[in-house]
This record gives sequence, structure tokens and C-alpha cells, in this order.
Amino acid sequence: MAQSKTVNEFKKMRSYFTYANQLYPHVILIQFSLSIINTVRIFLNILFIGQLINLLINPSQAFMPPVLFTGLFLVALLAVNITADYLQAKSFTGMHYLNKNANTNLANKMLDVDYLTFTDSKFRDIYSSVKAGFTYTGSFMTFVSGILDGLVSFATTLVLAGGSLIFLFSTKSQDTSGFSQFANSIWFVVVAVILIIIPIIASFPLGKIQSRLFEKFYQINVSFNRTLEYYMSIVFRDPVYGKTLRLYDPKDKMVQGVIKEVDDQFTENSKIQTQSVAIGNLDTVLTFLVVAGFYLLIAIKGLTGAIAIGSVIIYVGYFQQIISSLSNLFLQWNNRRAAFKTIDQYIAFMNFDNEKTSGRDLTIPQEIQTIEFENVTYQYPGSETYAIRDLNLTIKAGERVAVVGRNGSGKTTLIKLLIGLASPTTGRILVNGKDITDFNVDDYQNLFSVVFQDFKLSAFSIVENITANSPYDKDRIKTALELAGIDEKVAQLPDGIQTPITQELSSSGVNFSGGELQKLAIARAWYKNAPVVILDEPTSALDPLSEAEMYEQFDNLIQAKTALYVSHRMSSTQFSSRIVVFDQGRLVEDGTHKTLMAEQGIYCNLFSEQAKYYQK
Ligand SMILES: Nc1ncnc2c1ncn2[C@@H]1O[C@H](COP(=O)(O)OP(=O)(O)OP(=O)(O)O)[C@@H](O)[C@H]1O
Repeated sequence: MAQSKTVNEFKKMRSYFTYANQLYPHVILIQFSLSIINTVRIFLNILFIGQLINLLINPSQAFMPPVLFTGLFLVALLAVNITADYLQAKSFTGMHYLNKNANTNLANKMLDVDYLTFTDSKFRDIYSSVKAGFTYTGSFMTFVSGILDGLVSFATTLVLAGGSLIFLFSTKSQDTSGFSQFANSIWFVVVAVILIIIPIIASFPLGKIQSRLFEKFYQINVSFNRTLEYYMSIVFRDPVYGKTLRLYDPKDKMVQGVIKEVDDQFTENSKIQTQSVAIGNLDTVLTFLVVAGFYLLIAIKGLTGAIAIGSVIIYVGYFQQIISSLSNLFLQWNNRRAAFKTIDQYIAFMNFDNEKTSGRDLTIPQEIQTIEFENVTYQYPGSETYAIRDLNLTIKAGERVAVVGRNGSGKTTLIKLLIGLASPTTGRILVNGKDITDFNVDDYQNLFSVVFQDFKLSAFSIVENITANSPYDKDRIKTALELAGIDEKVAQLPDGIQTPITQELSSSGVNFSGGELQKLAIARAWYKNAPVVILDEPTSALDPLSEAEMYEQFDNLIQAKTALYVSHRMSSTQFSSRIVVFDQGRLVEDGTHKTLMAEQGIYCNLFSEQAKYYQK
């Protein structure tokens, strides 16, 4: 069982090789070569000192003059050092790219998935976990420069030291003292093997405890840091939260919250640290005893004349090398779990099933003739109720449709379904008679210009926000700003359209009011020039005059385009050739202002309520 688990882990490691090589070509080969050459370098140094002493003490039996030996050794060492330095530099670059490319892949995947996957809590959890793993337990870098290095260095050490230890066991001393008898007997080998086995056996439980402590440290700190992150980046930094904080004055509670969190984190980490140091000390004492025992064994071989003094140094050095390489391997191997878990999660994240890539490649129509909802229902994942029920609705090219209804009646959900941010639970949506799931999502979404209720502008310049992915056109930018009624404000700014929005990325940035931001978002939507325009409550922060003006201008400027206006305020309905009314996910009324007023249903109610206030 345990054996097959290890075999599986080695199999898994083979697939990690492939992923690591994709992130930085040949990184595995580079690390293999570096680990081997670094080990060879250590062995060469030990060999040199020992052999030189042998040559100097016993020149008559020298296989070459000490000067020649030193010269040859220095040349060999120079070659090894140059190669090692070259590989070290390559490995350093490799580690940088492993980290950078893995993070870039995560960011690209996050931005590239369809909206439903993007909002899927399972998907987001894996993302957070991988990011935390990258920070706290490492991943490909730990695997390559830690675990792989540990394995290759140990294997190289065994090959280099193993042969010479066998030679040590086979060299016999000539005298007949009790020490010599022991040194020549099988007991010498038995004691040496026991000394090698002791650290191996001890490493298992010690390493396991260390590894558990490490995992505990990781879990505790992920949770602490999440809480601290909430305080630091949301509560203390977000200007919107800043208002609430001042108004409701929970300052003491917040500051105490941070202090408690930092104190608790320190207490928990100190406990782990103390336990970890105790385990480390136990390991050090054990290693010391084992090395001392081996010194004694080699000294016996030396004192009884079986090996030369210089060889004593060589064997002791080699043995120490086996022990330190072994303990490094155990350390790395015991820590592998956390790194492997992060790599597995990275692979799962990168392979997360994404509807967007599932082969929808029908050519997108240049013009839209009809949009049809055919028996569409929609239930949000995890929700018990339907947000949209049995919807049958056809919208024709050029229509201006006002979507009206009380809070939670399904208006925004209708828009999400139409633009492909969500797929119907049952039923179909057709554009020009073709099921929209047959189109490529990116191309399909280019058919729509949308301003959402919760629209976002980035901290880039005004012009970058407005042009977004479209080509720069000075005249269109001017018109867009005029249409949205924000041209005068922008003209007053010293940097004009180059002014960054907010000071998040630049100190010359400007903070706009909620209404001004809405106007910029409307300018961006118009600039995109898509065949269908959707305004989902874009005017809630505008004063009634600006709102009416904006709708009038917008309606004139979009000409023959199809438009959907979602609004609680009835100013949008004035410009709409058709009004559809939603109630609890159902389409309940469909007509013009005149016919719906005559029906005296929900629309008539909503309109009359608002008209009353405006007349007042
Ligand atoms: N992500 C979500 N997960 C679960 N339920 C949701 C989600 N988003 C919306 N809902 C629910 O779906 C229903 C319709 O919501 P929707 O946002 O479409 O309403 P709306 O008419 O746009 O409301 P409002 O006028 O308040 O913006 C509501 O009951 C809402 O609680």
C-alpha cells in the first residue's frame, strides 16, 4: 500500500516534469545537471585534500608528483566551477520563469474563463488556494530546486561515496591487535551499516512531525492573513468603507480586531516555532552521535594501518556527505506533500472545465435581425427559486425596449442570459434563428455594449477606459463625452482625457463622483459601437434632468441599433417603442406606454407612483 503510494508519487512527479518544462524549457535538465555537478564539486574537494596528504606523507608510493596532482586538480576544479556557475545562473533564471509563467497562466485563466465559471465558488476557492500555496509552500520552484535537487544529489552522493565505502570495508589491516581484528571483521561493516541506518529510521518520524508542523503553520497563516487582508485592504483602505467607518464609528472594534489577530498569529506561530526547533535539535544531536561513531570507525582503520591518514579524511568527508545529503533528502521529501498539493491544484485549476472553450465557432452575424428567448428558465447555481420563468420574448432589430419591474424581478438576469454571462437552465436563446451557444463567446459578446448597474472603470486614463479594446478615434471620443454630458468636466482637467481615474495607480489621478463615473461608463458603452446597446440602470446616480437629457441624446445617436434600457425610473420608457414588465421572474406585461397605462397593471402602478413625486 505504502509502496504503491510512493510509486504513484514518482509517477506524478513525471507529469510535473512536463509541466515544469512547459513553464521554462529544459528546466528539469538544467536542475539535474546542476545537482550532479554541485555534488561532484564537494567530492572533488574532499578527495583533493585527502590525496594530497597521502602524497606528501608517503612520497615514495606517490602515483604522481604532488605539484602535478595539484595542478591537474585545480584545472578540473576550475572546469567544474565554471560549469556549475553557468548552470546556477540558468537555474536562477529558470526559477524566476517558473514562478512568473505559472502566475501569468493563473491570471490568464482567471480572465479567460466564462463568467459562470469565474463566479463559481469552487473555481475561486482553487484559485485562492493555489495563490496561497505559491506564497507559503512553494510549488514548481520547490519541486525543482528542492525535492528534485534532493533526490538527484543523494543519488549522485551514493554513486560517488558508495564505491569508496565498499573499498573501505574490503581493506584489511596486517597486525593482529584486538582493534585490527574488529576492523577486519564483519562487525565493522555491521556497525557502519547501523550508523548509516540510524538517521534514515529516525528521519521518518522526525520528518513527519516537521512536515505536519509546516502544514499547520501554512493553514493557520492562510486563515490569519485572510482576516488581516480584509482589515488592511478593505476596511482601512477602501474610501467607500471609510465613509461607513466614520459614520458608525466602529473604529475601536476594528483596531482591536487587528491587534487581536496579530497577537493570536504570533502566539500560534511561536508555539509551532518552539516545537520545530526542538525537533531540529533532536536531529542535530542524533547526527552528531552518528558522525562521531563513524569518525571512531575510520580512526580504527587508520590507526591499525589499513588506510593512510589522508584516506581517513576522505572517508570521513564522504560519510558526512552521505548523512547531510540524506537529511536534506528527507527534509525535502517530507515537505513534498504541501508543494505537490499546490501543483495538483494548479493543474486542476488550469484544466477546470470551461464552457467558453467548448468549441462554439459559428460565424457571428454582422447585423442582428431578431433576438428570441424560447421557453427560457434560469435558476442560479445553489438557488432554490427561479430567477427567470418560462420566458418567451422576441426582440426585433432597431427596437427600443424598456425592461421594467420591481427589485429582484429578474431584469439583470435577463441581460446576463442575453449576453452569455449565464446559460439558460432550460430553453434556448436565438440570435437570427441561431442558438447563441453555437457562437464563440468572445465574438458573441462583441455584439453588445453594456453598462451594468455595478459597472467598473479601471484606474487607467479616461481615454483608455473609453476606448477599451476599440481603436482610438479622437472625434468619437469627443462625441462620446458630449453624449454622456461629461465633456465640460473633462475639459477642465489639466490632463484632459489623459487624466487617470482615481489615484490607485497614479498620484495625478482624479476621483470622480458616482454620477460622473456613470457618465464615463455610458460614454464607453457608446464608443464600442456594438449593434445592441444595453443600459442596466446606468442612470441611478444622475439627477433627473441629466438623466432625461442623456437618454434623449443616446437614443438619437445610436440610430438604427437595438437597445434595451433597464431602469426603475420611468424616464427611459419615454424613449422606448416597447415596454416589457417582469414580476417574480415572469414576463407579465408587454406593450407601449399607452397600452400598458390602459391595462392598469404593474407598469401603470409603477409609473403613476413616480409621476406623483415628480409632479409634486
Ligand atoms: N448570483 C446570484 N445568485 C443567486 N441568486 C441571485 C443572484 N443574482 C440574483 N439572484 C436572485 O435572482 C433574482 C433576480 O435578480 P435580478 O438581479 O435579475 O433582479 P433585478 O430585477 O435586476 O433586481 P434589481 O431591480 O434590484 O436590480 C433575485 O431574487 C435575486 O436575489
